Amino acid sequence: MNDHVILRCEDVTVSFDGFKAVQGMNLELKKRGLRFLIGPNGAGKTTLLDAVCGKVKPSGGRIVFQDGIDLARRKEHQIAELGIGRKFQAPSIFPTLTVEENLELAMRQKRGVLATLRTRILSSERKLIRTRLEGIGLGGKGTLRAGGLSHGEKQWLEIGMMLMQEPSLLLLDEPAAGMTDRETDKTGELLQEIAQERAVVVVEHDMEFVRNFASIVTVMHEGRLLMEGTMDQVQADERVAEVYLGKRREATC
Ligand SMILES: Nc1ncnc2c1ncn2[C@@H]1O[C@H](COP(=O)(O)OP(=O)(O)OP(=O)(O)O)[C@@H](O)[C@H]1O
Repeated sequence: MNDHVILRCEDVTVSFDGFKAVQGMNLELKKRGLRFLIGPNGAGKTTLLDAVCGKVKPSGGRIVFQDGIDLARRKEHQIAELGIGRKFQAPSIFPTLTVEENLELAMRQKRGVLATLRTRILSSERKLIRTRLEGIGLGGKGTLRAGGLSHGEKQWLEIGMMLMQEPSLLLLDEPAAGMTDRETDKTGELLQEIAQERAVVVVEHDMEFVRNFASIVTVMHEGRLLMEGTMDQVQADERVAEVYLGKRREATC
């Protein structure tokens, strides 16, 4: 595989009792960068991410990660250990712990049993947590109970927790859903920043969000790749207007 490529889905098919939710999908991701995955409801976006992270098994095709690892042969926890993080729409944080403690826990998962048994946190680890807190816009909120954060802040905390495990590929489902406009913008900026060092894939329905933060957009329709390009190219494409934007317009009329 090309040195700059981290993931390649080759002709991937996922079936549910004979129904092909994803059929012959192709996707290539570079080691760094933010990719938005869009398409009408039922296009197969979530199923594709599920196949990459091992939640569902493809019935056909290959999902090649890094230097030739076929993810279709790996179990979900093994895929996570390889450095693929998946974030679902609802934040899964520990609400009764502080923001810092949440990050600490996430860090220890990475460090293994020995670190988990150690009660004292090293100053280097403390520094890492502080840096991460600043990075996710929660500097100054480290000692607050995570359950008391706003919806947007909880999402950022979860992203921060995933980053503590230093993934090389992050998969996110509608990370800005339910956020205020300001939180949405901050989320876009955060994703752009973290995508400078790793590959990030975002399944998204909010077209304004995509327009503001996407460089390359992949459009799926009926389980297949419809097109790939900049948001301008995607919006100017007649097939996309027909299957996706057209449907949206009808839906909002
Ligand atoms: N576990 C499952 N069993 C059966 N059918 C499923 C399952 N999961 C998804 N599907 C079907 O597969 C198709 C693709 O679903 P998927 O959730 O991947 O689409 P999507 O593009 O993410 O849609 P949305 O934007 O609405 O979330 C849909 O028709 C869905 O009903």
